[in-house]
Amino acid sequence: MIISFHYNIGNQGIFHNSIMFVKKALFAVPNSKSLPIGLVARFSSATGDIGVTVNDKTGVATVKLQRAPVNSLNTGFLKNIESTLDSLEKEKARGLILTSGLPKIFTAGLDILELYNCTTESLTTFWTQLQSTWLKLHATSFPSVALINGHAPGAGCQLAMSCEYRIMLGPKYTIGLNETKMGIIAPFWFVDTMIDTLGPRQAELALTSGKLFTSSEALKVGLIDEEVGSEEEGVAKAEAFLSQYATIPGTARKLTKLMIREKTISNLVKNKDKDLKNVIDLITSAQVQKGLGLYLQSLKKK
Ligand SMILES: CC/C=C\C/C=C\C/C=C\CC/C=C/CC(=O)SCCNC(=O)CCNC(=O)[C@H](O)C(C)(C)COP(=O)(O)OP(=O)(O)OC[C@H]1O[C@@H](n2cnc3c(N)ncnc32)[C@H](O)[C@@H]1OP(=O)(O)O
Repeated sequence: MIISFHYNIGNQGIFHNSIMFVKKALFAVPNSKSLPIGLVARFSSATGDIGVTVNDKTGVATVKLQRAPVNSLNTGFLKNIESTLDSLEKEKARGLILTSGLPKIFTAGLDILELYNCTTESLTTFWTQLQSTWLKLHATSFPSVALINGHAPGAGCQLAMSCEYRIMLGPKYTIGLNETKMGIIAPFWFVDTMIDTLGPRQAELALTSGKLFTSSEALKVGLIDEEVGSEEEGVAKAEAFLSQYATIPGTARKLTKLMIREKTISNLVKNKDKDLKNVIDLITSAQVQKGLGLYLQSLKKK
């Protein structure tokens, strides 16, 4: 039995409330003992750009990004992702499956409209939110899986790399940090994350060429952990990955993860202002603005 309802992500304690709601509903159903285990609660953000499903049996939350048309990451969307992660932390989620609710696209990366024709002020708000959302995702207490069911260029790849395990739907989609192809440079914390994932040799090759990997290429270099032929298979693999942690004490797991990620996290925490200054200097330059304009045009012309 599946119970669906909408809930406002902005509300405090959504996870607990959703479970309480489900439990109340369960008790209201006659012969509830015969209900299958693994009751599921669903809710979505106030703007509807994020859908969350919580499995009451495993405590695993599936977070679906669904900001049409391409899940591009603008300030509001990043803020909603961060609030969702905060709620899952607060309610002690046991795991996260991050995926897309849109066909063909995991996320198209940063919303280029936030970079093109921006002001220093708007870029500061946007970039500060991006740093903050990424820090939350990279350091979640609960284990995380990216189920990459579509293209994942730029910051889409960065979000996926910040999850602990990556499962990608093959064979049509691509993933990678493609900044150099656009004439821009990946920020140092994107670079750090890619080095952590691929090692320096493969990261250098990938970053300098702005390579977008097919799923089988990504598997070969270790950018993803598994390639699947269907979403159902992907969900089953993600659940299997997360289920291994059911018997591992949470604090030991979390501290180990943070120990391994500490260098990359603290590099950004200590250098947030420097990072922002780099971004403002680069993005507001006339040359980069011209390039971004042409890139946007090329996307629209397709
Ligand atoms: C000294 C200096 C030191 C250090 C440097 C420091 C800092 C560096 C500074 C900044 C770094 C900036 C980092 C950026 C990371 C990024 O994420 S950049 C974005 C990367 N993403 C892309 O390049 C993706 C582009 N999009 C696509 O390739 C395709 O759209 C995609 C494969 C995703 C989907 O294809 P398809 O299904 O065919 O859809 P369309 O192409 O038709 O797109 C539909 C509409 O969506 C619009 N759109 C697509 N992507 C974006 C986007 N990222 N942002 C905004 N809008 C996007 C597209 O234009 C279409 O719009 P339309 O419907 O025509 O109006």
